[in-house]
Amino acid sequence: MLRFLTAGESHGKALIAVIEGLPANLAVDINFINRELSRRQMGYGRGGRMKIEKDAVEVISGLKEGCTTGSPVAFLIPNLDYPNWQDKAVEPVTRPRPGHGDLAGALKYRQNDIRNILERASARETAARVAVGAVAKQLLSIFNIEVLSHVIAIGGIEAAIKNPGQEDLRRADESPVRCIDRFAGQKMMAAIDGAKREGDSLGGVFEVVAFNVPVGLGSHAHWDRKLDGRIAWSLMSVQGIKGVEIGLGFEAAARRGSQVHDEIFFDSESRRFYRKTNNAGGLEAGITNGCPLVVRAAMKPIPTLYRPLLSIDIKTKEPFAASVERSDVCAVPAASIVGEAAVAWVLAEALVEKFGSDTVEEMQEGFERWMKYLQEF
Ligand SMILES: Cc1cc2nc3c(=O)[nH]c(=O)nc-3n(C[C@H](O)[C@H](O)[C@H](O)COP(=O)(O)O)c2cc1C
Ligand SMILES: C=C(O[C@@H]1CC(C(=O)O)=C[C@@H](OP(=O)(O)O)[C@H]1O)C(=O)O
Repeated sequence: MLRFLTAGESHGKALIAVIEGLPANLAVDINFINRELSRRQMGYGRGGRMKIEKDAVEVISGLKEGCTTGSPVAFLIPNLDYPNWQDKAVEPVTRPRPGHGDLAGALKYRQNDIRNILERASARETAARVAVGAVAKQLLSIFNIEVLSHVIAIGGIEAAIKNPGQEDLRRADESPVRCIDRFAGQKMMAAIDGAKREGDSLGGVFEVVAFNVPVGLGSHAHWDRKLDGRIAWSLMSVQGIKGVEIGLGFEAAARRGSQVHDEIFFDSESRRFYRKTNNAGGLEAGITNGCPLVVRAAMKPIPTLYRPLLSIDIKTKEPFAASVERSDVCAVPAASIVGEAAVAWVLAEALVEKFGSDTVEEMQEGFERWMKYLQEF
């Protein structure tokens, strides 16, 4: 079983990730992890904090000469903003922001200082998740699986591209909003500028696609083994994500069955069972079907607004209109990198479940046997 935990507050010393259950003998490239961390920091619409941080992991345990040994792997990502807060006289926060975890968290954990909630609710934690996802991606790459993403909408402006290929998606990083439709990307940036000028914020939609996913990951047999549910959970747990759809998703609800289900064909040479369409997004009954996995996630607009929303001070019970020192205006491009990590993690879990978790070698043997069986079925 593969599992991970993160710890750390947004303005504390560091973020920590501990991954347990990785197969031994997996070569882990730290430069790759750090490149993934810097991809998460990029993206048009981010606020001042990203100019302060330069995320990079420090390996604490579990790697010997760059390879896993079967022991838990622990990483630390320092918060470079920490020294700026250390000697600061920090007043308790008593003014909850609508849309953030401030009020619900303070009530639930009986905290009079909202800072004790927001420090952990913050999406700063997603840096740790991206480091974990980068290790998962390296495990997936042994089996030639690649997880990519792009932004398909920001503030209601939609990209015109449907069903992009692997090469198209590899170019998403070239766009500041990670949109491969250049024209729409320009309009998205203008919309972010407009929202910023007006003290407002924007959300959007990103799509994650995993290529070369083998048939047979996940299971139809029980609710908590269904891969569609596990992917939705993983993505939905990312700060700000409010909707997840797989394949056609919500659009399928309005179509007839004949316009939705992917017909099955057979080619005795190489492809064996194959589909000409992928409306299911690579998943049927919670099991991967050999088509690319296509998942979209909708992110709400950032809750911290320069244009204040009405709220109530938890100490005085007086209404107030909040003022803000710093915030992102739009973090959909950054969230799409977190989304890649979320999907890569679930696929790595499913691979380990199917092909064993002691060593990479055993996984490879199991994988090859499986591919041979599929060729003969
Ligand atoms: C990469 C990323 C950056 C974010 N930046 C901010 C931010 O600067 N200010 C803010 O209020 N919320 C930001 N958020 C969103 C909040 O963390 C999130 O809305 C909050 O934790 C409440 O959780 P919920 O939206 O999932 O209900 C960000 C989210 C992500 C994924
Ligand atoms: C620090 C990150 O994102 C932060 C997520 C976040 C929030 O409330 O979620 C609020 C902002 O933090 P601060 O209050 O320090 O400006 C973002 O910068 C990060 O992504 O690394």
